[in-house]
Amino acid sequence: MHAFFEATNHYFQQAAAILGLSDNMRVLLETPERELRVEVAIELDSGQIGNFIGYRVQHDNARGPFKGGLRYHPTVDEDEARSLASLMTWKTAVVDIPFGGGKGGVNCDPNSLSRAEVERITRRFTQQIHDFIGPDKDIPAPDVGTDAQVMAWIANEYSKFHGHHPAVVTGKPVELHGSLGRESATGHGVAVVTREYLRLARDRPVDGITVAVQGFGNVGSFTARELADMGAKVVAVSDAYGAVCNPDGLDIPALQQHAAAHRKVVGFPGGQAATNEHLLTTEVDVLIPAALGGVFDAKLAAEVRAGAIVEAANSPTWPEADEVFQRRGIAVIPDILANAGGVIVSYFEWVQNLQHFRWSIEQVRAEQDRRHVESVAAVLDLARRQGVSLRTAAFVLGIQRVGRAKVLAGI
Ligand SMILES: NC(=O)C1=CN([C@@H]2O[C@H](COP(=O)(O)OP(=O)(O)OC[C@H]3O[C@@H](n4cnc5c(N)ncnc54)[C@H](OP(=O)(O)O)[C@@H]3O)[C@@H](O)[C@H]2O)C=CC1
Ligand SMILES: O=C(O)CCC(=O)C(=O)O
Repeated sequence: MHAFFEATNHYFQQAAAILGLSDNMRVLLETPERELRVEVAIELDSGQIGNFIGYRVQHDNARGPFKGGLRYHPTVDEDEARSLASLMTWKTAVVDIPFGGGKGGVNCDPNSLSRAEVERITRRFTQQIHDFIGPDKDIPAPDVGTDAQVMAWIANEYSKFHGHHPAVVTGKPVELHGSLGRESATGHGVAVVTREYLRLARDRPVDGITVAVQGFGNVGSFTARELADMGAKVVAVSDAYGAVCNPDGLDIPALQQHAAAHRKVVGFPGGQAATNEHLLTTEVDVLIPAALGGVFDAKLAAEVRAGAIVEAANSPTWPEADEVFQRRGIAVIPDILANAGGVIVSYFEWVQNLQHFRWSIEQVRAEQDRRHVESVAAVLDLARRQGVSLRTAAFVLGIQRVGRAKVLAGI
């Protein structure tokens, strides 16, 4: 019933036990501060009324304004939003940026809506939540099914109530106060985190490793592209319609062009069609889930043939699968460490908006990479010293920082 939030809290509790947190402190840190559920009614292109439900969960703001993406997908509900908001709290703390955690979205299927309908949903949703978001309150960003255009509509609708404040959302178009490097930031970060993990934990370069990537949207496509640029052989990628594989390595720029033209990877002439299940159990050095949550259950975890899993997606691993991976010695680089590149560059976009000053791409990447290099080293070090998994170590680090901020600020 409450599977995703329960799973996140399972990981939270493992770390809280190591930290010896009191029951009251655990409840304080676990419980979202505010949950909004709003009706998003629009006129569809057909003239009929479209009824949608939108959510925004504000989990914790001890370290700064609530921060996190907006998802447009048929699976969006309060449980998923709560879980993703909580993950944002720990993620922003692990990479030490001055934000808390929030998340939300609208339960809808953007693939079956026209662009005009998506715009009307976005504007109506913004009208419903505009008093609860803001540059110093809660700053949404893109996630599954949303993009820079959706962020531009939110900023525009928000400005009708509160004046011109581009820092109310991040991930905007570069022409409209967005940051250079934000669109590719999460994929770039996943590639850098993979490189740092291999260097520090395995004493191996990325050059020559084999990789499979599930999901070829924003995060999956840039992850595959960046790892291929670093010399990795990307042998399989997929989207919701299926996978393509090539044991000699897929030509990722050509595949990106194919996917843009055909809206699916299957049919790419440079690879053979396969199923998502095949991709997830292919023998590779690194397996990267970059689609939705809840991918790995215990059964699938027992069949995975990867040296390491880098969680570009949020919550791809159920707790029982996490235990199987630990038993089998398959390292899991957790979401709150692996996919933080997006929110890191969102932070830079927010800073640039507040400064009314544009950073160069070189500055964005240098500052981003420094945070990944430091956070991977810190989590690996903590895991080694405590004898725990990378996920537990990342949660310990995040919870420590949030808990300390709460204690210093007072309740
Ligand atoms: N955008 C960001 O900055 C960040 C995103 N993330 C996480 O990364 C993940 C991907 O997000 P993002 O790339 O933005 O989303 P997108 O909407 O851009 O892409 C999602 C991708 O997942 C694919 N997909 C959906 N269902 C399946 C399935 N059952 N099997 C295989 N592929 C599937 C989609 O395929 P299709 O197009 O065919 O539907 C699409 O290729 C999410 O978990 C998100 O929370 C994490 C940090 C930041
Ligand atoms: O860029 C952001 O603020 C949010 C990114 C996000 O939603 C995530 O990291 O899951």
